[in-house]
Amino acid sequence: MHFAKMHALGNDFMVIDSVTQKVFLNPKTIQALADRHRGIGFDQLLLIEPPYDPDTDFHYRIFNADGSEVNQCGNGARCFALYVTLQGLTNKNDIYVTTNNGRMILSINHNTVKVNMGAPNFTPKKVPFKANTPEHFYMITTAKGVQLCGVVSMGNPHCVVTVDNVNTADVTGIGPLIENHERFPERTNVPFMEIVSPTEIKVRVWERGAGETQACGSGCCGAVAVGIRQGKLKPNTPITVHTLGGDLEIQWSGVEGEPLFMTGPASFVYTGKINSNTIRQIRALHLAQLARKQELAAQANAASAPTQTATNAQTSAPVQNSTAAHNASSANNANATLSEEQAQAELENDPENFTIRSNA
Ligand SMILES: N[C@@H](CCC[C@H](N)C(=O)O)C(=O)O
Repeated sequence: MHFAKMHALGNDFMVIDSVTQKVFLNPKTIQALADRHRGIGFDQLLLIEPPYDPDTDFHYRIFNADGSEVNQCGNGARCFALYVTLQGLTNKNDIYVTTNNGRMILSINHNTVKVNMGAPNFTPKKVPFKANTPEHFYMITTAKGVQLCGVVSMGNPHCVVTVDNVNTADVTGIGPLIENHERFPERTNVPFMEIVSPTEIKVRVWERGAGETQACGSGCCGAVAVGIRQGKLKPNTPITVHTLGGDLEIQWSGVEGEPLFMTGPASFVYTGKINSNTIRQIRALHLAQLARKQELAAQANAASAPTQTATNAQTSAPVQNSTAAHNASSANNANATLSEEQAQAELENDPENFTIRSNA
């Protein structure tokens, strides 16, 4: 399987063209490939498919590092535009694409891409977010206190928390608590925004399914949309957004229903080829490592809660052990090299595979 490694402000991607080659993927394979120690390592995987709509040039799908499929990715959109241009798949400056979120127009100028991200949507049901009416501010109660935030969909959910200082914000502590909060039935991304001036902000994002990333395009768009709606940022003016990985320029009129525009760079890192045997091995070793981690966590729990040891020993421990044993044995099996055809057939026949549209 041929792929490219790309990034946009350090938010990194594995990009796979399934128009010209057969690809077999499922959530576990994606998680394994995303592993930064045993796999290729990335925040998101972009899968290019033939157009679903005859008026567009391409369709692409987006998967988080945890294997979940999502509908929107701002930095991914810019990398996608650069990829299809550099690979000679299009020579258009305005590229029409669809994702699971609908249509987008990507305008490329050298390594800079302007993306029409569509209209921010503040309707709770569309996010989805549990609230009766759309409000400018919501209070979300977490184990780390009550957070004052704004909630918006940019095609994907964002819960924007305004902080005094992004450098000291507890992104990795509060982020996962809000990501998995019961008011977000499909989980959420959590941008932390520091207002520098009405035209400048700093943003760090805890991403759903990927953890804190160097930058999150849709998260920065969500922050600007919420900042304008809450009266903290200026509408109809380019807003400079500083992320850990660099700067974006984002502009929105502030009028509901009108699109928001994001402009920023995209970078190509390398192209690679990975064969089916290697994918099998990466997957098996990743699963074995996961089981090992679960076992260690169970042991640590048992040690810190002596009164529960007997119950754990009778119930969860045998299950953990059998999972670990199963994964360890698949790790060993994966070390036995198959012919490429056999390895490919094994990947191809995994019942958890997604359906992928391809011309290959
Ligand atoms: N990094 C992306 C967003 C990727 C998807 C997100 N984690 C989600 O689950 O919605 C961006 O640049 O927008």
